Amino acid sequence: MTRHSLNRPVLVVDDEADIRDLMEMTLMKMGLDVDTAEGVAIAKKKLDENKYSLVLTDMRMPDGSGLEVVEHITEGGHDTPVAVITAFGNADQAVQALKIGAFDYLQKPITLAQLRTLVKSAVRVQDENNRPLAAAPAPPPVADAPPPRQAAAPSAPPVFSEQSRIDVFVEPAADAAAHGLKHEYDIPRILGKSQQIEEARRLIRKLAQTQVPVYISGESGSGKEQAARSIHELSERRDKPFIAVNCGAIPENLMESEFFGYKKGSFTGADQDRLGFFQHAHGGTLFLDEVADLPLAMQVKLLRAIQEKTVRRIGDAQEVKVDVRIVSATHKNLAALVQEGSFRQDLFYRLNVVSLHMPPLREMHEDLEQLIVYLLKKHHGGQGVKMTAAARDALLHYNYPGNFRELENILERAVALAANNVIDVEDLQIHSEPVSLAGEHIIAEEPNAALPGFQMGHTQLQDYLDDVERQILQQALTYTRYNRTQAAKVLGISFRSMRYRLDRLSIE
Ligand SMILES: Nc1ncnc2c1ncn2[C@@H]1O[C@H](COP(=O)(O)OP(=O)(O)OP(=O)(O)O)[C@@H](O)[C@H]1O
Repeated sequence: MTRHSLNRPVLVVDDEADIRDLMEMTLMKMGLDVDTAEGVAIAKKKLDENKYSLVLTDMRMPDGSGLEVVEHITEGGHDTPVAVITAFGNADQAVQALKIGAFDYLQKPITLAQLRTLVKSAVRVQDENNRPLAAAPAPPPVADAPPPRQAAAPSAPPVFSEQSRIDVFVEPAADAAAHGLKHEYDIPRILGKSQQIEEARRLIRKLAQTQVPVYISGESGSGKEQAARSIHELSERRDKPFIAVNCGAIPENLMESEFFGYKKGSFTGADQDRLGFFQHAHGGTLFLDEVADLPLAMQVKLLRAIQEKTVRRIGDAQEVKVDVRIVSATHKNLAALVQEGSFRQDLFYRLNVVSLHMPPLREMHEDLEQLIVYLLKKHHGGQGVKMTAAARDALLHYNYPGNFRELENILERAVALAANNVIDVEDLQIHSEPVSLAGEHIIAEEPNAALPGFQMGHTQLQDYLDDVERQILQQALTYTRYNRTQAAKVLGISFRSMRYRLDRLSIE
């Protein structure tokens, strides 16, 4: 049974229904009772009428600021711990809230791990409040408040860092059961038993029960799309469409019509009405893959559609309501792109209400062997493929910059090359340890964010460029439904050049 010393409800104050729902669900799973308020006035009224164990309040709400809620609690003599939720990068607000009596703050986007840590420190604050005065430690001076916690560092120390007695939190039974095999079957797309992948699956299950926008980060080939599909398949929207859009593959001049659709006759070539991605995804999930590649102009339009929950087709005077859950992903560092100015901050917050990280395969080392056996069986089961010890060793020591996708490709290629169905090390065509020209071993560079999968001293330039070109050509062909003339146009090359490139790279 879950034990905690928060025996009264937690009050969540936020004007956004999605966030209230997510927090309520998460806190309830921790065994806490939850009450909600959608603005400052309602929060104050509820605080006057009821007793709460903890208050979590957003800062910016249409009818006032979270600071007013903090003041109401401290000035009203309530001894309820209150924490504020601030916008990313808004350290001033956080410090101000701490000065007037908040015990901690969270930065958007909130991660579940952060929420858990915060509730644990609230238990500590309550314990301190309930101790005789003489025993209470002095509160930390506000000027020493730690820098704002970043979403990627949920384990950052809480404001009250001294070790005091905390009742132990035990995860509810459903979470513990998630480690059992039975629960693995609900997410068949995502294999692996390592702690990181278990954590990803656990979050996927939770997020599937909410409507909040989810942002999935992770390297190329680490399973971001599989995670997005799993969220959809486990959600109430499972019988409605899942529309995956590769934002990087749509030419800029076609973006608006692709996302929002058009009316017949609205421009040359619009010879019939057409629905956009939003309307196709109505009732279901719209997965914006490679969302970092959206041009700024399109980011504005997308933000508007997501906020208003309406779209207007090109050439149409009418706006149409759409009910779409947004899941987005990119292998790029979206927060860095916001800093750089190439991704809008407001859209970033809107997409990144909760983030999910898919671990790279090299961090799932304990799973590798089973995955290799599984993939060989799955794809080539009937052929009785075997592997030499050297090949097995090379596979287990390789670091897979292209993650699962690369592992699948390596195995597929190896099976094709293997003599007598025995895969040997050269059939893998990998170099498990990059070696310098002088023959010394060199340490693999961190994967380059701008050049995913490229490793200095390891990747051959021509192979890398061919791979990029192959992906672009394939995306253009998929996009134009294999019309080579149109695909050439979309890519801004001549038909001859297209044919030459397809031949050179043996693309059918
Ligand atoms: N945990 C996993 N278990 C099994 N297969 C996986 C897992 N993660 C990824 N894959 C497989 O790897 C391939 C790539 O997965 P996916 O397309 O979801 O990756 P991605 O992160 O979206 O890639 P990109 O960034 O290139 O779009 C797919 O064939 C998928 O089935």
